[in-house]
Amino acid sequence: MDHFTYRGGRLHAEDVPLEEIARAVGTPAYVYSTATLERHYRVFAEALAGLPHLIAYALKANSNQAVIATLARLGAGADVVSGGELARALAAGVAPQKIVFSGVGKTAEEMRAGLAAGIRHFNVESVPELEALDGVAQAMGRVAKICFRVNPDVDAETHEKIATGKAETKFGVPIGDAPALYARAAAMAGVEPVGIDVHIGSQLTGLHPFESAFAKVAALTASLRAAGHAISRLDLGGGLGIPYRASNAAPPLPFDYGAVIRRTVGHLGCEIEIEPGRLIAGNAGVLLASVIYRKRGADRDFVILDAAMNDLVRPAMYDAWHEIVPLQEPAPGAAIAPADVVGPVCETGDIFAKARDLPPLGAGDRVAFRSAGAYGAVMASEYNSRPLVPEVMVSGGEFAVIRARPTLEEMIGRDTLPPWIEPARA
Ligand SMILES: Cc1ncc(COP(=O)(O)O)c(C=O)c1O
Ligand SMILES: N[C@@H](CCCC[NH3+])C(=O)O
Repeated sequence: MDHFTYRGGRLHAEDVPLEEIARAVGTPAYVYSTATLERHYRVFAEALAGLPHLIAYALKANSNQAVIATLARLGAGADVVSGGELARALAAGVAPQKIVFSGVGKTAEEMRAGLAAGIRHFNVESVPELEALDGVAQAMGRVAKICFRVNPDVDAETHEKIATGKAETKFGVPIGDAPALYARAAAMAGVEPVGIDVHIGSQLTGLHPFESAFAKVAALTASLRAAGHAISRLDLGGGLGIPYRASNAAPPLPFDYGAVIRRTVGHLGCEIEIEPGRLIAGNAGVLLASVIYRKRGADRDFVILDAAMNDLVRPAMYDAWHEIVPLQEPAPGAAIAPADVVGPVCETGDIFAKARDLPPLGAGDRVAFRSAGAYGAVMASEYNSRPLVPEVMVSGGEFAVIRARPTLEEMIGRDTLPPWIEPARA
């Protein structure tokens, strides 16, 4: 459920007509709903109610300070994968003891930053990383709490570019190696194994891969405890999918996901941590765009937008589907015809939708891409020297710009000429 609905023929974010925002900040622009963000956080909290748990929001999905701060106020922790995300989480007011640090390539500097902040634990993904963390922690006179991220060799049944739980991916340590790794870590002075971490992929639309992975984690918990390790935390990662396409079957709900957690690992007396990103932020955001031209093609029309793959890369990168809806509700019975929706970037792949059935859209009309709150703005670039898209947050009847569009001067001004180049004077 989200808070983007038609009222009086106009698409609103909560109580604000999106047309009003488009006029105020221009397009393209991302718009987020506070109510949807809050609702999604609460739905997870309800799904895990009664179990000791932490919802560590995966910042990678949307790391705008206003988004993180909205969730932090509700008690969310954070799953971070870089020193940058760590700094963002801390700056937004996430308590350090609610921050977990994931990722296959943490640098010594990032480890130091995490230890200095006093984060909850590191999810360790390899022996070289274990050794590096042990060394860094000892040099600082600290002990780093760790979970090993185990790779359970489970097929998440999602897009291959976002599946992480199969043995051939770069993620985690093979689950079979875990007993030896925990023994090794237990003998180190700079690290203390406290739990197990698993994350098998993103945009999962079925529960059984979670069930298989969590069952393996439960079995591993038992065997590690039998070997004398105090396993008190289970970090089950993120990955629950969202309904991108209205016509597809809806993915499972957090409540049912919570039931899988209870069934598989709920009896172990561990603190349960989850790292949802997409389900919290995805349907809490839209990308607004305007039609620049409508152009006749050989087979069908092209609707050329002012948004492009640099602003929302998911369709180009994963062939992802985003619903594209006009800000002005089409009249009942409006002619629907297929068109290709594209951006202005000089790449054939700069295409948002092929042969999409759409109401008539001409120059100046505005549209919204639904479900663009996660992996949207965070994956944007300035390719073709297109300034990063502004971001706006709505709460009730108010809206605020939470990241302004840089001016062209600001964009160009970030580069500097080396001393051996005299600026050419035209
Ligand atoms: C370690 C880790 N945790 C959490 C997430 C968040 O996943 P999602 O946005 O699918 O919930 C990801 C991304 O897949 C991840 O790699
Ligand atoms: N960026 C991906 C998700 C990656 C998940 C990160 N571990 C997407 O848009 O679907």
